[in-house]
Order: sequence, then structure tokens, then C-alpha cells
Amino acid sequence: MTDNTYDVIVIGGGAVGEVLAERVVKRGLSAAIVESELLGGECSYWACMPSKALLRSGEALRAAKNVKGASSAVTGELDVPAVFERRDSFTKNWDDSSQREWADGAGITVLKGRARLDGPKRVVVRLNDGGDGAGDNGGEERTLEARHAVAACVGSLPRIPDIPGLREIRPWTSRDATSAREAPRRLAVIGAGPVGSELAQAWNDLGSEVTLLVSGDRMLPSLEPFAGEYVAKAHTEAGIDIRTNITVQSVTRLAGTGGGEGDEGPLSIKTDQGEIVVDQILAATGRAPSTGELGLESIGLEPGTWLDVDDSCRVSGVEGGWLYSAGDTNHRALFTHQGKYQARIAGDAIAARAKGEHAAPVAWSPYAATADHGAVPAVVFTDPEVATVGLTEQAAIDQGITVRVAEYDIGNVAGASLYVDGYSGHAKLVVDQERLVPVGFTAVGPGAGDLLHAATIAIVGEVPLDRLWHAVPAYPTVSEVWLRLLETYGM
Ligand SMILES: Cc1cc2nc3c(=O)[nH]c(=O)nc-3n(C[C@H](O)[C@H](O)[C@H](O)COP(=O)(O)OP(=O)(O)OC[C@H]3O[C@@H](n4cnc5c(N)ncnc54)[C@H](O)[C@@H]3O)c2cc1C
Ligand SMILES: NC(=O)c1ccc[n+]([C@@H]2O[C@H](COP(=O)([O-])OP(=O)(O)OC[C@H]3O[C@@H](n4cnc5c(N)ncnc54)[C@H](O)[C@@H]3O)[C@@H](O)[C@H]2O)c1
Repeated sequence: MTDNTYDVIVIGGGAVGEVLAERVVKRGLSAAIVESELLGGECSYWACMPSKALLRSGEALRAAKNVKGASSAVTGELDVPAVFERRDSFTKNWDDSSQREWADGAGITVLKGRARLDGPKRVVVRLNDGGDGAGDNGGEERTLEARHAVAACVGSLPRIPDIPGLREIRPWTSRDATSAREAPRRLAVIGAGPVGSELAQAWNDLGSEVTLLVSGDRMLPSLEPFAGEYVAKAHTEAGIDIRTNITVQSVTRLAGTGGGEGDEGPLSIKTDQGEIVVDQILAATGRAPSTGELGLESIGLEPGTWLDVDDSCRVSGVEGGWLYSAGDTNHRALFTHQGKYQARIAGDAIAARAKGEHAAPVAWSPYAATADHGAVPAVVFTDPEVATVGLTEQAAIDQGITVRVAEYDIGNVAGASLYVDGYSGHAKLVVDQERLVPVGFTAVGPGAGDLLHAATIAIVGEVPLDRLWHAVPAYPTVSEVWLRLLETYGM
């Protein structure tokens, strides 16, 4: 083996690429990760971790204010500089040295630089300065060869819609909105998916006047309708101005006050409901593929597209089957936990195939990311939280499943009323009436995220309702909603 040959080359050292590399090394293969920015990727530095850190303090404050006896002890306001300081501690001030140490300990080679494919199993890396840990070699190109596999785990990019003027004013993306150190006085958030819903709340808590621009008739449109309704009610009560069924037509920057460099005027947003003037705009309008400069053309694939994979995360249409993709890049389920699951599956498949084993992606085997199809759990960390797994009622109907649903107001459960005074929340179970197993679960309410794993187990395990009936929730916990849902269903 030359220095530049590895069993597996992972392009992209986000959470997903790290797990894939670790998995193959644990199974006896050598691995290199090529990462152009920070090892740990989006989730650690500009997504999950900083956004949840920005949200948590406000949520904790409200939680205390909503419990009689504790509320009288809470007299102050949110300490905004301390919230930023706490967020910065989670991102380690955007320093990845602890991740580099982890990779060293795990026996993974890390090269810092931008990688592109250059034909089968070949990767060309343009090194960052000191990208191989050996000093001044910025811009130098190094060619790596993979003995068994290359895994493209390059994540995704914020998608900025084609609204005239929007790109020119350089709106905040999720990166800015998770790393900023000052709250804009007036912030417009375009899009009410998970990013827009969470970050509208975070910046409202941190002091901005937030206007949330929703193109459809509700927030969180891909979830059960009641989820968005609960979050919208809480957001409105917290002072967020939500405009539904709105079309943003154009954006322009107005003249500043003439105070010199850096004195930028406010932003004017033209909409079909009139003009809105703000100081900053967050484009929370989805994600785009980050494969534009990955060299896909060198292996006959279309640059700038999501990579289509089979259940073992092997990319379709690549001769020899040596290219894999896990995480956001394959567009199956854009969540850290699900990308890491795919990385474990892909890593095991690569290692097995390297040993000459067949490793067929048979459903629910170690070589198939089967849960991606109908059992993806997710929590939107708004206050109240929204916890979902599996199919919504509508998605189940669309798949031709005969469904019956059970719904319950979580506030009626003893554990919920103890948890928070006036607990407001709702849960829904979607049941496949032919197989009599749950296929979907949604809960909205304070702390709802911790109700989720029970639902995930029931759906992945295809646990029949008559057996689920014997899974008794402890009294008095919020999870007693499970009993109530089954009773409502008719058990
Ligand atoms: C604001 C926000 C909040 C979120 N919150 C959550 C949450 O709470 N829970 C959750 O599960 N998910 C959350 N997500 C989604 C989650 O962040 C992503 O699903 C996850 O980061 C995907 O991981 P990844 O490893 O696939 O991609 P990334 O983390 O994007 O990693 C890809 C890496 O590849 C590198 N790279 C790209 N191209 C190249 C190249 N050519 N050469 C070398 N390196 C390259 C990049 O620098 C990057 O480090 C959130 C997303 C956003 C935007
Ligand atoms: N807690 C979590 O797990 C979490 C948190 C944040 C993000 N994420 C992940 O990150 C990904 C990106 O999240 P997101 O919220 O950016 O994407 P998204 O695609 O879920 O939502 C984007 C929203 O923007 C709207 N939109 C698009 N163009 C618009 C326009 N011109 N005007 C008004 N609205 C417009 C869309 O209708 C959509 O509702 C998601 O796939 C999600 O899975 C997860």
C-alpha cells in the first residue's frame, strides 16, 4: 500500500462521514476522510447543536415559569450574552481539534482539503494549508486511490429561492442564524419547515421582532396538520408575526443613514400582502445538493444532483459498484441520526463486500437502511416540541394503506398535568388496519421528543396492537398517553 491508497476514502467529514469511516476501520479496513472545512460538519457547528443550544435557555425559562411554585422564583429575563456563550461552548468556538484527536485515536487518516472524483476509485484532493498536518502545502493536489470503496458524504447546501434581489442582499442562511452574535432588531424568516420554525423561535427569544413568511396555509406542512397549528399558536402568543399564504415577490436594500462603511440600510420585502421592512432576512427554504464540484461527470453521473442509492447506500449507475453515499447527499432522510444509521449500514456492507461476501440489501438485514422507508424519527425542537415517526395519516392513505387513527389531548394525562401547569399537547397514532400494527405517530407538547422512541420501537418492530396493550406506561408519566391512545382506538 502506498501512502495514498486506502481501502475506503470518505469525502466529507460531517457526522455521517465520521461514522462511516469509524465503522470500516473497526471492521479491519483502512480509511481516510477528506474534509474541506471542520471535521464534524454542519450538525456540530452550524445546525443541530448550535440551534438547539440557542433554543434551550428560552425553553427552560418558560418551563420554570409554567410551574406554580417555581414561577415565583423566576424574576429575570433571558441572559442573551450567556446564551451565546453557551452556544459557543457547544460549537467549541468553531474549532475541530477535539474531532481531529478523536480521528487519530480511531485510526482514521484525515486530510483537510477539497476532494473531487477523478474516475473510478480515484479522488483528487486540493489540500488546505497544512491539510495533511505537515505545514505549508495549501493548494497542492494529491491523488488518492481507494482499494474497495469511496463514500460521498458531502451533505447539502442551503437552498436560496429565485426571488428577485434575495441573493444580492446576501440573506442569512442557517449558517448565519446559528452562529450570529447579535440579534437583528427586525428579522423576517422565509419558510416554516423545521429550520424556519425553530430559528424564528430562537431569535424571537433572543430579542428580534420576528415575522415568519409562510407560503402555504400552515407551518410544518409535511407533518400532521395539528403539529403546525400548535406551534403557530405558541409562536403567535410569543409575539412572532406569522403571515400565511404569502408570496415574497422581491427584496431590495433601502438607503442607509449615510453613516459610512458598514452602514447598510434596512431591507424592503415586497409581497402580495404589502411591504415588510426588516433588518435581516433568514432564508429557511430547504436544502440543495452539494455535488456540483464533486467530479461526478468523471464517472458518468450528473453534477449537482442528489445521489440515488440502493438500501445499502451504494450509488446507482456506477460500474463496479464502488461508490457509496450516506447522509444528506443521498436525500433519503435529512437528519443526523438517520444519516449516521445509513453510515453504519453502508460501512458494514463495504466491509463485508471487501471480504468477498455478498451482503445483499435484504430488508431489515445489517446491509439495508430499511428504516428510511417508513420509520424515520424526528423532533422539531420548538416549544412545544413536535415528535414524529413513520407515516402521517395522509401519507399512509397515499400509500394505499387502510388506516384507522386514534387521537388524544396529552394534557388530560396525569403525568402531563404534573409536568407543566396547563399542559397543552396532542398525540395521534396511525394504525394499519389490515396488519393491526402502528405505522405512524405524532405528538406535540412540552418534552414530546422523549415520547418518541417508544413509537419508533413499535413501528420498527411492527408490534401488533394486542401486544402493545401489554406495554404498560408508568404512572404518572406523560408516556401514559400511549395507554390513552390505545383505549381511544378501542382496546
Ligand atoms: C439549522 C439546522 C438544524 C438542524 N437540526 C437538526 C437536528 O436537530 N437533528 C437532526 O437530526 N438533524 C438536524 N439538521 C439536519 C442535519 O444537520 C443534517 O442532516 C446533517 O448535518 C447531515 O450530515 P452529513 O454528514 O450528511 O452532512 P454535513 O454535516 O453537511 O457534512 C458534509 C461535510 O462534507 C464536507 N464537504 C463537502 N464537499 C466536500 C468536498 N468536495 N471535499 C471535502 N469535503 C467536502 C463539508 O465541509 C461538510 O463538513 C439540521 C439542519 C439545519 C440546517
Ligand atoms: N430538528 C430537526 O431535526 C431539524 C431541524 C432543522 C432542519 N432539519 C432538517 O434540515 C432540512 C432543511 O430544513 P428546512 O426547514 O430548511 O427545509 P424544508 O424543506 O423542510 O422546509 C422549507 C420550507 O420553505 C418553504 N419555502 C421554500 N421556498 C419558499 C419561498 N420562496 N417562500 C416561502 N416559503 C418557501 C417550503 O415550502 C418549505 O415548507 C430538513 O430536511 C430537515 O429534515 C431538521
